Amino acid sequence: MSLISVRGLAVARGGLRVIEGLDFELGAGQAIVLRGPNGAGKTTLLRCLAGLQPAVTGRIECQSDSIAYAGHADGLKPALTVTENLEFWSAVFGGPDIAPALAAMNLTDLAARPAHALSAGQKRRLGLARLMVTGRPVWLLDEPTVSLDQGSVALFATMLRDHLAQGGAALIATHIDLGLPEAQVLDLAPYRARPGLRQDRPAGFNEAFA
Ligand SMILES: Nc1ncnc2c1ncn2[C@@H]1O[C@H](COP(=O)(O)OP(=O)(O)OP(=O)(O)O)[C@@H](O)[C@H]1O
Repeated sequence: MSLISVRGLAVARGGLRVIEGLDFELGAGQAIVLRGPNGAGKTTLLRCLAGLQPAVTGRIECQSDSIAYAGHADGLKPALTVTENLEFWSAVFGGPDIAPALAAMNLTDLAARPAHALSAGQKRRLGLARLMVTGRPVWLLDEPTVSLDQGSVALFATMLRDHLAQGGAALIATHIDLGLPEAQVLDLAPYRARPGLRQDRPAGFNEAFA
């Protein structure tokens, strides 16, 4: 079953097309790793799929409320503790138990610590644990392992594998090897926009959503 279907997609940033002619499907139980050098458009593509900016052209089909997006920012409330952050998101997403998320990213011992007092890697672990309490099947992940040590990358890979085993899916922009041999690779190089193409939307349109 396809959870996201993308056809003829073009996306732009700062008024310039970065990717065009992109087609792919992401199915239940599937992970796709986005590859491409700096500036290839991985973040721009994820932002577009997450609904943070419009496509220039093309079709994106997915179920409503099926996507959870984890971008470069951890999206934490600094004054709230680890537990309170997850409870906040749990309340937003219908109240799932936060204990599995705490355990998955090894946060149980840090449960009472305010988010502002966490290290960068601990903040990132909390940001990723948040995905579990969304209950959403499609995870769009932009450089999810930044600041994580090797052990935490392995924890994250296990969390991801469990998500896939439960029928979830993930599209992941990363420059590192996540240790997920089952993940497919989508290289964005062939979809790099040719320079000088006319924009279908005014330049800068998308930056209202930055
Ligand atoms: N806020 C912005 N305003 C204008 N242009 C931007 C903005 N952010 C990124 N860009 C440009 O858009 C293009 C695509 O950037 P994007 O961040 O999507 O690439 P990326 O593949 O995620 O790169 P990286 O691997 O460095 O994270 C780049 O040429 C970049 O310079």
